[in-house]
Amino acid sequence: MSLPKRVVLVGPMGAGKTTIGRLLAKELGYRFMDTDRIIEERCGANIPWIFDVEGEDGFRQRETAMLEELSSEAETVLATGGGAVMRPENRPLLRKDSIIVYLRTSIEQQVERTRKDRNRPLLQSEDPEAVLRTLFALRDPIYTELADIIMYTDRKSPRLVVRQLANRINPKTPRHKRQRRKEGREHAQGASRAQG
Ligand SMILES: Nc1ncnc2c1ncn2[C@@H]1O[C@H](COP(=O)(O)OP(=O)(O)O)[C@@H](O)[C@H]1O
Ligand SMILES: O=C(O)C1=C[C@@H](OP(=O)(O)O)[C@@H](O)[C@H](O)C1
Ligand SMILES: [Mg+2]
Repeated sequence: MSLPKRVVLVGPMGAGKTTIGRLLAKELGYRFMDTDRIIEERCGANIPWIFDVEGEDGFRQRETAMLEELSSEAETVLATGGGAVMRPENRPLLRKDSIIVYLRTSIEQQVERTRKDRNRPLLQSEDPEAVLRTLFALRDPIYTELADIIMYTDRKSPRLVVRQLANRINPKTPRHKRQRRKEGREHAQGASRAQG
């Protein structure tokens, strides 16, 4: 079995999409992209600012445009934001040439992992746990429906999640061969950068 063109990570806030995505890209020798980070770079402002000034609708428009742009990027691991699955028009953009991984995580872990971070406007409420519960009820069926792989992340270190994922995505390739292929890709990327 060969590697998919893209690996797309979906799941709720605090599932670890950004963290796992970065590590998984390294493991596969793919580029890592995160829709939220690219939106922030393009906009020159952080997500709370975008929500404040443009509203959630403005953010969702930027998110759809980003998913469209990134849907043709080969050899990438794409971390999405937790709400990226909600617009029906986003779903074919997520599915295009990809394996979709749902990082499934309990509400308790989501609460714990997002507790100190002020960068998620939807959770700046009196009761973030209640928000996470409501969002989970709405979104979990959609994550599940879209997913090719469902990976539980509770009480697993990011390294363990990545190792298990790499095995599920490419089970027939032993680790030393993945490593060789990854080095080959890095070499090719270095050569193409050097050429200009
Ligand atoms: N498997 C894990 N075990 C422990 N902590 C994790 C795990 N995955 C992510 N985290 C931590 O949880 C927080 C949120 O992770 P993040 O990758 O930003 O999630 P997401 O992008 O899905 O919202 C970060 O501080 C990260 O270090
Ligand atoms: O669940 C959501 O609607 C959101 C999740 C965030 O990304 P993470 O899931 O990476 O935290 C970010 O896109 C924005 O704050 C909205
Ligand atoms: Mg993230």
